[in-house]
Amino acid sequence: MAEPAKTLDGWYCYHDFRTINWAEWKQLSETERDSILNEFLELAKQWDDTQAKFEGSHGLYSILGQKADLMILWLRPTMDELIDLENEFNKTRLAAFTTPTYSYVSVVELSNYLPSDKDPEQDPEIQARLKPILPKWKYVCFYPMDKRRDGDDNWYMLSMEERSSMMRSHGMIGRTYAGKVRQIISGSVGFDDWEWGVTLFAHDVLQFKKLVYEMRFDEVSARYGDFGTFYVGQTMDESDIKPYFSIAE
Ligand code: VOV
Repeated sequence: MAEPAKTLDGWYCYHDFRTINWAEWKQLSETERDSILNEFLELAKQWDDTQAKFEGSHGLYSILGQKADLMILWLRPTMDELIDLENEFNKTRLAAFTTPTYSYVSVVELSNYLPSDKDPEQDPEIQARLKPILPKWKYVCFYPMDKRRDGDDNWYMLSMEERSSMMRSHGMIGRTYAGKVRQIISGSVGFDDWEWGVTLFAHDVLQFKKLVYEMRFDEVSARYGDFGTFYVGQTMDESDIKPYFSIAE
């Protein structure tokens, strides 16, 4: 049997995708809409407090295309907190004007493919990668992926050495995007339908296409990568919420 990689697991992640029922939302008076948004912003303030204490992180994103209008991404030290957050959000009046379209459950993951002599518990850089405060970079991209298990192209039958060598090449391509694309890789074996969630952040949206395209030619993606649905959108601040939901009378 090939040796499994050892993983370091950080904060649990919940990606929640919704469309907005604009027709129903438009039926409300401006006062009702304002009151519903204030209730939501009160809840978001609690999430801000959690983030200020480094006990989690969250982001709100406006997604382009018909697959979703909004993505809420929550990160917490336990899955239990994510269950509570989902439940709490579903009980808001705003949630009643949304339809869930997709979701993803995972946990931030680092693996031991690249050698390191650091103690992960003590190293601030490793800790910051396992418990990331989501960057306020302008664009977000999310997709789930698998490593292929198909005949001769079976990632899980390769030796640790073969996999490490491919991951080194993967890391080298990734590093050329430093400052342009930030990645959060979250493992989801046993949690969701794919093996990893890939969440990317960029200042320039075109860098997602350039990075993902370049990686397609790298063996670990070319031969062993299988990909799910792609979502792309813009990072929202809480101050963007009211303009986003406002209806011209
Ligand atoms: C934005 C840049 C970037 C950089 C620097 C980077 C580097 C690295 C390193 C050094 C490592 C290994 C050690 C670790 O840290 O775990 C990884 C690990 C991983 N990656 Fe990566 N990756 C990037 C980006 C990046 C992208 C864009 C993708 C999607 C692939 C594509 O074709 O669309 C990806 C996937 C992954 C996955 C699924 C894993 C886990 C694989 C496993 O089998 O365990 N990744 N990745």
